[in-house]
Amino acid sequence: MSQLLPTENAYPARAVADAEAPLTAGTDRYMHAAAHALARAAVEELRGMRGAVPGARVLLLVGGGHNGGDALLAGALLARRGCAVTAAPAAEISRLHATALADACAAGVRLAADPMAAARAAAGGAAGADLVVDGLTGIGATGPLRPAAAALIAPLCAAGDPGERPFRVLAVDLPSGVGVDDGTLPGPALAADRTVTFTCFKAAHLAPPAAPRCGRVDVVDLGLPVPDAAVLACRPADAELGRLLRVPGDRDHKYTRGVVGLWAGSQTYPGAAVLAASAAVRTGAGMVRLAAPARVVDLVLARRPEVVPADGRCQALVLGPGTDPADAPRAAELDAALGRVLGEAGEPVDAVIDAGALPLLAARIATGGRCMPRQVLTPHAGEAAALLGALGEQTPREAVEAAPAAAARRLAELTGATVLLKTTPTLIASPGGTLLSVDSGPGWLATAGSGDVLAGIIGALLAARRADAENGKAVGGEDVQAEAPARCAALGVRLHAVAAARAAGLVDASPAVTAGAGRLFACSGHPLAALDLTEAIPAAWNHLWSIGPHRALNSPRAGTAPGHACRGKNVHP
Ligand SMILES: NC(=O)C1=CN([C@@H]2O[C@H](COP(=O)(O)OP(=O)(O)OC[C@H]3O[C@@H](n4cnc5c(N)ncnc54)[C@H](O)[C@@H]3O)[C@@H](O)[C@H]2O)[C@@H](O)CC1
Ligand SMILES: [K+]
Repeated sequence: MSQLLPTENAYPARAVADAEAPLTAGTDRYMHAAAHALARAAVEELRGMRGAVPGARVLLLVGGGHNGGDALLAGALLARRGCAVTAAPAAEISRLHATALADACAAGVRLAADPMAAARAAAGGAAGADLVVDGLTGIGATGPLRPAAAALIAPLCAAGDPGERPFRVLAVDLPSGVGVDDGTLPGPALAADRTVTFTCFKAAHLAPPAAPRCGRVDVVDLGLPVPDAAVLACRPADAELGRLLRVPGDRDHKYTRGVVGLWAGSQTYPGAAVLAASAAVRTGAGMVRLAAPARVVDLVLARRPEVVPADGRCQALVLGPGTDPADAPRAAELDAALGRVLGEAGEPVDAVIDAGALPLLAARIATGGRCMPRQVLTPHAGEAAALLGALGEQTPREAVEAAPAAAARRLAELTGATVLLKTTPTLIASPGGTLLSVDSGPGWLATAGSGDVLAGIIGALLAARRADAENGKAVGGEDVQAEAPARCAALGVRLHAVAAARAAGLVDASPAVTAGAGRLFACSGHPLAALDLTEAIPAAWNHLWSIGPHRALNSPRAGTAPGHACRGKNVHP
């Protein structure tokens, strides 16, 4: 029987096909199981959008492989439930999966004589489709969609993005036309509201720009083996990331919880330091130190009196939020701090290297400096392009946006650092490590200052990790430790994302609210300010900490977020 799998790893399409071939050869059993899972998802979507399933209009986009076979068999199941199902083939009828086609026709699926007309009609308003099932290509695809398939999706793409168009799209395995193993978009692809995939993720589900075009992704177990192959990307589960959070015990003090040294803010961007400092405090740092111009220090202290504006022992530094490259004396100080981070005069230091510190880092790498994985770079696509260019690999911003997984991996190789590339979802690459894909939260996060908050969060997590290592509390062997900064960065992204969902009012809202005439609309949330995010971090902390069931066993105070005043209650940093 089919079930949802817990696997979070993406494997290469070839490896998936090779692993399943011995079982799928000569039988349609697994295609039928796939079709059942698809039909279940289709029914949920139809119920969600129109209430009833009988009478719904469904268009199947059908390619010549097994992906098309899945779509035809799912269409047969929907036709038997009273849907009006039309199949629009992108290949000669003789090349469609024969038994699936026979089953579909027997169930009452209508084969469109003019597939283009069927696609245009489906896209067009009142008499259009309620649901489109995209079964053009799956893991057997190579290159951009061929002309016949591309032409079929053109009118449907023109109807708008998910949420804007009058129909929903259910992708079989993945949206046809995406780069299966790298998440690129070599040509047009029809963005899905939901994707039902089989056995495991493929890279396209995790890497942008394809990943956000998959919509909700269900990974369904058909009883086929997960490949024994190198992992292309991984989406760490929140419960797993939450294990990295630690509740302070009776013997903890500020240095065992981690001290963050913040180099942030300038006359031009003073508020960045307030945001990063507030975020580090709220994430549970034992202490936050600040090195900044006097005006910035005053602003921060007015908001966060616990911040210490003096140099001293730190377990992690955050360099660059809101610093001003035009302020030469300050840039020179920041550069000296960067030298300290890279280990020029002693042990290298854990650090977040953000915004204004990134160009300084490029100059240091170009002259022989090298980072370690314990240093986390946090570029957006433009900063990543500039970094790559400064390191001798001219890469326009558009090229980074078109292939961000490759850009993140390359930057990690060139710098030696962990690289957090701000995409949707966020990608985190570390030298020799698995590429992580992390849900980066609602679009409301696209607001000034949210990156400063993220830098502060990750700085506090790195400092806590270093403090734990100093105190012999690091979990796992060398291999785990090598990828630990990447996991810290991933946890930081999730804290940021969950805090954003709360600050935007998305958490306690049901996924959909009823509005007029029985039609359902998604809950949209509302605007947030970056400072709201910092206030929502404790609740996000508590959420991520408490979803791991192991907590009840491991924690000195089960059910309690970091705090000290109020034992036995849920208290937050
Ligand atoms: N083999 C099986 O029993 C199972 C297969 N499964 C399904 O089968 C799919 C893989 O099936 P296949 O290996 O037949 O491959 P696909 O169906 O993914 O693709 C192959 C077909 O697409 C055409 N094609 C390739 N590249 C194209 C392009 N760029 N533009 C347009 N057409 C293109 C090929 O000519 C061929 O007709 C999976 O994605 C999954 O949906 C599932 O049903 C599970 C069981
Ligand atoms: K597909």
